[in-house]
Amino acid sequence: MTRVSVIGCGNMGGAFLKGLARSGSHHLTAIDLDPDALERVADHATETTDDTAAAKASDVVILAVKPDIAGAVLGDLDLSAEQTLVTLAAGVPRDFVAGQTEAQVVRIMPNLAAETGNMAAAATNEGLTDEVRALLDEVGEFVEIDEELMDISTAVNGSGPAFAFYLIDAMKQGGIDGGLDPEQAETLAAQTFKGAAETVLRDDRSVDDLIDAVCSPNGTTIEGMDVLWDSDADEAVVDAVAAAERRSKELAEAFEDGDE
Ligand SMILES: NC(=O)C1=CN([C@@H]2O[C@H](COP(=O)(O)OP(=O)(O)OC[C@H]3O[C@@H](n4cnc5c(N)ncnc54)[C@H](OP(=O)(O)O)[C@@H]3O)[C@@H](O)[C@H]2O)C=CC1
Ligand SMILES: O=C(O)[C@@H]1CCC=N1
Repeated sequence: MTRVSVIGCGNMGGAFLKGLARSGSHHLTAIDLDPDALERVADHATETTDDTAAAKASDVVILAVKPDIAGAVLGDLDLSAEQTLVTLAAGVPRDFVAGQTEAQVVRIMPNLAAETGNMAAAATNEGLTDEVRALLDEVGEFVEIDEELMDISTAVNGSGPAFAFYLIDAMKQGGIDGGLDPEQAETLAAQTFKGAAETVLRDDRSVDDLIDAVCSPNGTTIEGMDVLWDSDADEAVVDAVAAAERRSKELAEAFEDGDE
């Protein structure tokens, strides 16, 4: 059993709590100033409180507040060297956090799929403990990276779910336009993305080979692929990733300038 506190139980903190609660094997303390946020995670936590000091009793503290208030919350935290602080705020440098606490600090970039055990995350080599590795393993997959790659990870796997939701919605709309009921179109589109992702993760073939496997000779898929290959759809996705990466770097610059 690991004693885990989550400070900030909104979208990301809540997803972590729900994911970690699935095993039923941890002591989970949900900390938030907003009673409604605590209410939303109450069924997934061992205890809920608005008292940040409760984090003192945990092995691992997950700081899941917005980047612009991370500094203020850290100022009120009095953690010890035996504890590990996991920071997941976009653009907030690990050193900035480590400079304000006695705890060991690891920076990660998770995503909302922690809730269902399907998170894709990156964690800095620095500060990563086996205890935190085990927690990340429980809620999905993670890679260990140098911190300089955190901005691109933020774009690919942190912001990535939003980009994937957008693409699923476009596929769903195509189904609706063809006459499918919206609910059925959503099921078919979302399950198709889920299945395709699973195939990419488990199959040794390249993405090009997998596309080939779907394209029957003189069949339907190649007609659709020709439309995609002739479009700028791939460039738009690459541009979206680059824009999110750029914003992550901008957020980090504010900390380097000492603005936060
Ligand atoms: N959303 C996502 O998909 C991802 C987010 N992140 C990172 O996670 C962090 C949180 O983002 P997100 O979950 O979207 O934000 P949310 O606004 O959904 O959640 C933040 C929560 O923290 C609460 N809070 C504010 N001040 C305090 C405080 N002093 N003590 C305790 N709780 C407080 C907020 O309450 P109130 O609303 O009343 O202010 C809110 O409930 C960010 O740093 C973001 O970069 C990382 C990866 C993915
Ligand atoms: O949009 C954001 O800033 C956060 C970080 C990654 C996902 N959500």
